[in-house]
Amino acid sequence: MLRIAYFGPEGTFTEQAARALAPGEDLTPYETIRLALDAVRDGAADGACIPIENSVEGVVPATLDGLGGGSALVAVAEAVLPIRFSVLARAGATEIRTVASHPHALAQVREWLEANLPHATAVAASSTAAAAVGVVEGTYDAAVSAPVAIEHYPLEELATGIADVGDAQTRFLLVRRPGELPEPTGADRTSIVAAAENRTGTLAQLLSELAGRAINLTRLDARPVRDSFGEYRFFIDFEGHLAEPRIADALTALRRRCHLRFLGSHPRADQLPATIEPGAGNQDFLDARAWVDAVLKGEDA
Ligand SMILES: O=C(O)C(=O)Cc1ccccc1
Repeated sequence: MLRIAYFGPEGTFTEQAARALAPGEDLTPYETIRLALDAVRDGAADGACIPIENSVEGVVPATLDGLGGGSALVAVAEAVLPIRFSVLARAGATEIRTVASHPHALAQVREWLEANLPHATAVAASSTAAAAVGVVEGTYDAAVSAPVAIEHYPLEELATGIADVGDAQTRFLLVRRPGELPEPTGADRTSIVAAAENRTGTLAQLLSELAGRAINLTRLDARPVRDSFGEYRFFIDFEGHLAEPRIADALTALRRRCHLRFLGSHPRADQLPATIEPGAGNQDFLDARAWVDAVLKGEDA
């Protein structure tokens, strides 16, 4: 059985994603994203499940920073979950003065809180389930939690099924130490971190290597390198798999221009096939290379 660390405690959305991504495996909660990732790095776990981005609130910065630094980890699978929340309180609570949750959760129910708990102060907790623990312990009056949290903590539902944006979704990754990549499926996602020099046009040059090969980006985020003000690392996701000639060709070109960290190639949860433009398919790259080889051999190409 694999040991899978996940961003806990019990009852987080990430636990549900971990159950979907690693069914039947041995799941262990960690209080922060960094601790879950480090459990994989130091060998205490074989893999970790963490949230990466939300359709309403964007990326989870702790995940980007956790994957951008430390020893390399690669994503091998992803899951996308629909996100709706429950507001949990102690039985018989009458006055709600503080409502706690993960910042991404608070951002997704801001309008609901303004309309329904206008006098409550929103407080950031490390996760939605940590907020529920805080309510049990009397630190907060209410928690914005995953609906499943009610099965783990002795609390009552003040409301359920709430979300300011109806079809909000969060994408989660299963990461592990670098090893054999999952097989390409034709509907894959590759993730890299590019650290380029702060010179005019560097980012445009990096992106043009992808655009020039008709590789469709699925996400682009910049995060500060942290120890040098004004310098950034670029987290780039795009369609395709490193085992494909067109993607390997692009990464070879990028590697000449900047420092790269590979964060994995894995099947997309939505199974959307990669966009392939005329002349930019894998066979086109293979044929072009074969033509060069033939010319080198002096053949009539
Ligand atoms: O705190 C949690 O339950 C998480 O798994 C992170 C999160 C927070 C808000 C929406 C989706 C995931």
